Amino acid sequence: MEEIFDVAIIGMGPGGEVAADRLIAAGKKVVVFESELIGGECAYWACVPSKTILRGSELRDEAKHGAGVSGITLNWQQAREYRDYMARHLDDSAEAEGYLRRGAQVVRARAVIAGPGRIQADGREYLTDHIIVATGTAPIFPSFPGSDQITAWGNRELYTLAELPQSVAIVGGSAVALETATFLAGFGVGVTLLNRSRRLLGREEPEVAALAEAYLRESGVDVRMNGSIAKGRAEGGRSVLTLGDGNELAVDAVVFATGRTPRTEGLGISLAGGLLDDKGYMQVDEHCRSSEGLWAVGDVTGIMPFTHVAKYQGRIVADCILGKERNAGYGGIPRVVFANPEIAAVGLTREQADLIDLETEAVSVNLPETIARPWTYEQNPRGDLGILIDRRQQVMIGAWAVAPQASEWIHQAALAIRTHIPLSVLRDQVPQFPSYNEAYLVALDKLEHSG
Ligand SMILES: Cc1cc2nc3c(=O)[nH]c(=O)nc-3n(C[C@H](O)[C@H](O)[C@H](O)COP(=O)(O)OP(=O)(O)OC[C@H]3O[C@@H](n4cnc5c(N)ncnc54)[C@H](O)[C@@H]3O)c2cc1C
Ligand SMILES: NC(=O)c1ccc[n+]([C@@H]2O[C@H](COP(=O)([O-])OP(=O)(O)OC[C@H]3O[C@@H](n4cnc5c(N)ncnc54)[C@H](O)[C@@H]3O)[C@@H](O)[C@H]2O)c1
Repeated sequence: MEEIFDVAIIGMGPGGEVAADRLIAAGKKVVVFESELIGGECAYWACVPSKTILRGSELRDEAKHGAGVSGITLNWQQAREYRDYMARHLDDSAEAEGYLRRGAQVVRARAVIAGPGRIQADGREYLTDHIIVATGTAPIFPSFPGSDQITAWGNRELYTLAELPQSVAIVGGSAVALETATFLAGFGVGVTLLNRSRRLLGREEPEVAALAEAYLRESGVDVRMNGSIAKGRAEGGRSVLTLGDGNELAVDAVVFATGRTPRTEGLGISLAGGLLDDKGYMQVDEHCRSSEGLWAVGDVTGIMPFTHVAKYQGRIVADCILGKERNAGYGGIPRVVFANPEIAAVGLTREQADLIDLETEAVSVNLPETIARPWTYEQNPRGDLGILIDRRQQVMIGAWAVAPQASEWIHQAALAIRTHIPLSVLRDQVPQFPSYNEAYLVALDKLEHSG
């Protein structure tokens, strides 16, 4: 008789892995399909290598700001070796063995859906009660005259670099562009950032964009707003871009940080009753269910494309399949760009709040002017915090911080927003002295229209 699995997971990035781990631990019979490496984009070519390689220049800059510290230098070869170690030298055999040891079946092939509960891969058909799609996204490389002649890098080329270029153009103005610029400029590469609009980080508050731009410029990045590429060509081993304003820019490589597209083409989603939107993202309900027995987690859903969200959705789906029905909620989830200093945000922006007619008040505080921690932390202290409140409900609905360690202390706002902690309770907190967290009290005190 044909073997029937409880759950089949297509794509083993962070979303697929978390779902698999939970389902296997609960005793389910699981088959996983991975066409490249178990661990997905995040582990090998995105979050892990990018954050690892940023740490050195962050430390060096902290040292520049730290009193009585000097002489920190970066060593590309050692940094690269540690990056490669952290990216497992692009070897996932230990991960595959781990799943096999725990009783899952591992199929190293591209899978396609052939119908409800039916998957084809590696010339075989697999039957299953549930299918979880976790196939992630691929980078978008814009096309323009001569785009096929230039040296074009996406995140994979970038985060497996053996040798550093002397100069690059980075196209884009969001997370990948800013982190890449921070990394490369930190290692002394000449970076020109071409942002097609008038500001960076178009989804965040304008103050955040302005601070991000100022810090990037300070680190030596040539930031060009309204920067577009008219055409490109190869010349003497370099890539020459003709920009929209007519100027030419010659660089060793062009990094495209221009967004991503879901890996759903030809996947057979509709054959299992699933729907895709006009960009190819899978449509899911609040349980991350696409249709009966068909689920989706992670970037392929197009909902907050971050690893922590992919992992969260993996937990939601696994629990739903295990009979503990859970709804996914997306309030109070942090968004961090690991630039220098870190750029963190959570909840709504003023623009988003206005769209849903909330009565809001926003305040921002400069940290060195108001609390002690920036001064004990560094000699030339930096940092800003902004919060947004709902005046009627008297709760925080948005926050941002551009400051050292903001990725850590934004979680205080994340919890407040996610759980609707009343402002009166937030005001009654007693944060550690001296810590960046004290800034929240200062910001709350600055509000005019709250009790
Ligand atoms: C440069 C960069 C840096 C980033 N840094 C961060 C960060 O610091 N923090 C953060 O939260 N997010 C970060 N992200 C985003 C993060 O990488 C994604 O949100 C995350 O990887 C999504 O996980 P996922 O499981 O949905 O998909 P993925 O990690 O993309 O994994 C999908 C997997 O599915 C496999 N697959 C696809 N199709 C098939 C098929 N038909 N059959 C079998 N297997 C298939 C793929 O091979 C892949 O392994 C970064 C992204 C980039 C590009
Ligand atoms: N720290 C993190 O959590 C982190 C870090 C890096 C990436 N990510 C995620 O990875 C994904 C990819 O990031 P990203 O920054 O590439 O994508 P994005 O979609 O966030 O931003 C794309 C950028 O490219 C620009 N752009 C798009 N098409 C263009 C074109 N044809 N010409 C010029 N500019 C163009 C856009 O204006 C925007 O600034 C996102 O989902 C992001 O959230 C997360």
